[in-house]
Amino acid sequence: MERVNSLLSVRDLTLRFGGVTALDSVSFDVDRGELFAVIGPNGAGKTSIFNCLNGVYRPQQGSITLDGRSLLGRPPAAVAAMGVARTFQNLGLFGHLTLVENLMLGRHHLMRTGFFAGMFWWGRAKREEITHRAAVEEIIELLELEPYRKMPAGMLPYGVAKRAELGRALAMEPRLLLLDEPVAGMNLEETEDTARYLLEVRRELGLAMILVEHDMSLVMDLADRVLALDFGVAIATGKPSEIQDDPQVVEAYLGGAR
Ligand SMILES: Nc1ncnc2c1ncn2[C@@H]1O[C@H](COP(=O)(O)OP(=O)(O)OP(=O)(O)O)[C@@H](O)[C@H]1O
Repeated sequence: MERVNSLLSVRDLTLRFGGVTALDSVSFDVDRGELFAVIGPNGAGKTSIFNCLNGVYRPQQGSITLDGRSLLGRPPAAVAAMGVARTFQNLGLFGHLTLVENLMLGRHHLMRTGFFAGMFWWGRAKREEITHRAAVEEIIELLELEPYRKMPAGMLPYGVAKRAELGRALAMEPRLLLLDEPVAGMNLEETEDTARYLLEVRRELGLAMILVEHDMSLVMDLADRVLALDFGVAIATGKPSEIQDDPQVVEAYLGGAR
């Protein structure tokens, strides 16, 4: 059934690698401002969904639309320019650049004046730079990254670097943010901090987010709705409380543990 407030619509998505069906006719919607989680045991197809959404993989069948416009067949840079940003399990920051510079790079596709044009249109480039700096500073404030502004990203403590990575994705001003295991490798305190920042981002920016995460308590705390996958098949979609007690979901996880 079509959802009234749907931003992303995925229908019958099927992705195969040789004999392996990584995604088997998966359908779901993500609403505007919604925090949507994708869960499932190892190899269930979570990363494959992200890779289809951002143009890295080309599914054999199905459709993906963002606000009615198809994302299929577009290269990752074009999908990003349409407003889909992604954070990575392994950090995607440039280690030798400062945090501010990394965030400025996140805005690159929004900049109209290139380097050489900037030499001739100095005034315009300067004004543009000021606008972009202001946007980056707002993100730094939102994520409480002020103390680290000038630090090379490679020197940031792990939890802070993950937050900076979130900041880089936000700097793109996305309409949909894909979060790939945002608390992987974090201790309890860092995990709780991340949850707080994600809720803050949603509250302040009203951004739609898809979260792929193994930490089930985080998913249950944060997500509005959850999609559970098993062997590439969508076995359940619903509120966290509904998913938690779903017999197929319980079996998928216990089956994996056995
Ligand atoms: N590039 C690829 N080539 C071949 N098979 C792949 C490729 N990417 C994924 N697969 C297969 O597709 C299936 C789904 O993998 P995927 O990485 O999407 O699962 P996942 O749920 O993200 O797993 P994990 O939780 O371990 O990260 C697996 O069987 C995997 O081996």
